[in-house]
Amino acid sequence: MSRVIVVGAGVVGLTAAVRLLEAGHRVDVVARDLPLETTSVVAGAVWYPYLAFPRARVGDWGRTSYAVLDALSDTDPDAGVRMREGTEVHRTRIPDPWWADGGPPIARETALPPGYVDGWTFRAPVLDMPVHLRWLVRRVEELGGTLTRMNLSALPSHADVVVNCSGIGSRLLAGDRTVVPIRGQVVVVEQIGLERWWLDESGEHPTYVLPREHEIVVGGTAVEGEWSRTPSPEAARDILARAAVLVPALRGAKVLRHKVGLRPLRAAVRVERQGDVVHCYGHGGAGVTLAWGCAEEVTRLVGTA
Ligand SMILES: Cc1cc2nc3c(=O)[nH]c(=O)nc-3n(C[C@H](O)[C@H](O)[C@H](O)COP(=O)(O)OP(=O)(O)OC[C@H]3O[C@@H](n4cnc5c(N)ncnc54)[C@H](O)[C@@H]3O)c2cc1C
Repeated sequence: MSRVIVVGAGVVGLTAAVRLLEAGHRVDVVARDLPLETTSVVAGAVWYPYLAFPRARVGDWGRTSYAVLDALSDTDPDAGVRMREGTEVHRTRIPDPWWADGGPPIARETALPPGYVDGWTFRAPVLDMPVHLRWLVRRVEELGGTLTRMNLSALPSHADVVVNCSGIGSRLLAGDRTVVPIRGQVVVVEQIGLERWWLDESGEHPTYVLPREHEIVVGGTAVEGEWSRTPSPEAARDILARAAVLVPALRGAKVLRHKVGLRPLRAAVRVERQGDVVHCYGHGGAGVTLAWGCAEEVTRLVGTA
């Protein structure tokens, strides 16, 4: 078994750490931002393969993650995962989504909000990310791993294998300028008795309403190349107006907070071994959707040490 250093404490790094520990490796996680300071904590977060490529691998990783999250929702109430039915809506008629083949069963929806003519309903894991990330940290520690804050200027060299899960930080740590930020803003509002999720990803910006137990995440925006993590009041107003078309009852819901994250987009998610480094970054808008599938692939790649 190897001594592994995982760089990055977002959903991708922590999930990889859990699987590596379960496989018997010694694992230390190091990260500049601790889990509740990462992009991952900003995610809505619904299982949905949005802005991640290529489709064949994303489809495989997504199916694996769906199965793990579905099981977790049954077996571990502390994991912050709940299976919820919801609807993706469209303003034009369109064929089944590419991920439907082998993915969760979808049903065409006829009860649509005004302005929409097509849509499909399916069950998906919805995660409360602060809860889920805290649960992942507990799993890492229970399994004997560690988590330490460390701001690196290069990947470490004192381990058998280094697993690079640094998201947008891979521009520096992997010298990879092809990973770019897609800025996303959300508004978190009070829970108003909503059980179903809604998603419209067909516009210039995605619009989504994702219920958690005690609050609702309302999104969103997608702006390529924008680095600012400061929430914009105009964007927040626009998000709430778009979301109220999907769920009119959101009008007047109390706003609890505003959040911004930088999705790490790459032409292809990089899960690849290069010498003693296994890279796992570039998950775009689907890191939560892909984390368990990628963690299993990372574990296979480390296992070949
Ligand atoms: C608004 C918004 C909504 C989203 N909604 C969803 C959704 O519904 N479903 C979904 O699947 N995905 C969603 N996403 C996408 C998802 O959040 C990302 O794909 C995911 O968080 C990427 O995870 P990560 O662990 O790779 O990166 P991050 O969470 O960014 O973690 C990277 C880690 O690397 C560390 N690091 C970076 N550089 C260094 C360095 N130099 N030294 C040490 N450590 C370093 C960081 O400190 C951090 O700990 C959303 C994203 C946003 C912004």
